[in-house]
Amino acid sequence: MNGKLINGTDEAHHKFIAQPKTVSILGVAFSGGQAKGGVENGPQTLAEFGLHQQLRDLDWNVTVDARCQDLTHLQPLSDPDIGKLKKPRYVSAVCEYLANVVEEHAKRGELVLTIGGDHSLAMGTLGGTTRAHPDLCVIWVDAHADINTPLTTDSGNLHGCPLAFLLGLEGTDLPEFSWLSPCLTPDRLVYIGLRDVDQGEKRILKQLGIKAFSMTEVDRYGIGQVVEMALDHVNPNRDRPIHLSYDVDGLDPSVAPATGTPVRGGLTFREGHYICERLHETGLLCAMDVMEVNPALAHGDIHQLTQTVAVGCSLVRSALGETLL
Ligand SMILES: NC(=[NH2+])NCCC[C@H](N)C(=O)O
Ligand SMILES: [Mn+2]
Ligand SMILES: [Mn+2]
Repeated sequence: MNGKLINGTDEAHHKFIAQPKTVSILGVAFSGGQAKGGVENGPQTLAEFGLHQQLRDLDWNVTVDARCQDLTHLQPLSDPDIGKLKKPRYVSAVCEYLANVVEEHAKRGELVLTIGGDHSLAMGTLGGTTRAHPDLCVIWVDAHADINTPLTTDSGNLHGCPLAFLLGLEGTDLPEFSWLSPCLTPDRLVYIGLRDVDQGEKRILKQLGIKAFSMTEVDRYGIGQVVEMALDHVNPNRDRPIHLSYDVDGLDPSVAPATGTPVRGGLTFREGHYICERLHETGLLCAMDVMEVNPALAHGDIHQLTQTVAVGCSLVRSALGETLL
């Protein structure tokens, strides 16, 4: 199917990744898109668990870009709410910086792996990858739709809003976010795993005709068919680069407990990994985000912590070519 098997590594031909295949790892210690502390330590915890070496063991050339490790200097002295939005200038500044770093790596033909941090960072990752790959499509794995606009958000947390900004929806045209021009279209976005979508978000999804496979569809069709249908929708000719934005709360809390907004009834361990395995097989993956791992929310339970961190690492390995045989 995809060439020869070396040490269990399926050598897919990467269509948008230059040889030797290189992954740039950007750990972004940032929690400003939501209220719970600790999610800024996600990147370091995955690194300590051995993520970088695990990817070298899969025959990737690994570049670690430390520029986003500490972005606290970007926090403005004063950052009053804009409408309901919390920390808008800080989130914007961090994402603007991240977008430039991501763009640089993506334009070199590297697979850009961003470890969060909260999901507001997707404005930075997708802001950057879409500059390098203007026709890319997005597969968004999440319990949540993260498509609230400044007008529909209830919490005011920007990790619930990144897609509204990327799509340029009503109310996102704020001077504080002027660096981010709409770079995504509704037909190039598909969700898997949704189960906690706000009323206003449901209306947006309907209005824009955005394809979403909630847990109901995962139950009905099985994850295998869901991923094919998702690909058929956003990538019918299998010729578009794929950006996988993975919120670990897409997984069931029994699989990934250490996260800020867990919702029961999520993807199983295998369903979660299957998505990554299948996307690797396409040879089209050009970027991946692993977001919302919050070590502090393991509440000192070492099992909950290692479980969540280990699953974050194994999702990446699956997306980068680890196979079971
Ligand atoms: N990336 C996340 N975990 N997002 C959760 C968002 C929850 C809720 N919809 C909100 O807008 O606040
Ligand atoms: Mn979520
Ligand atoms: Mn999310």
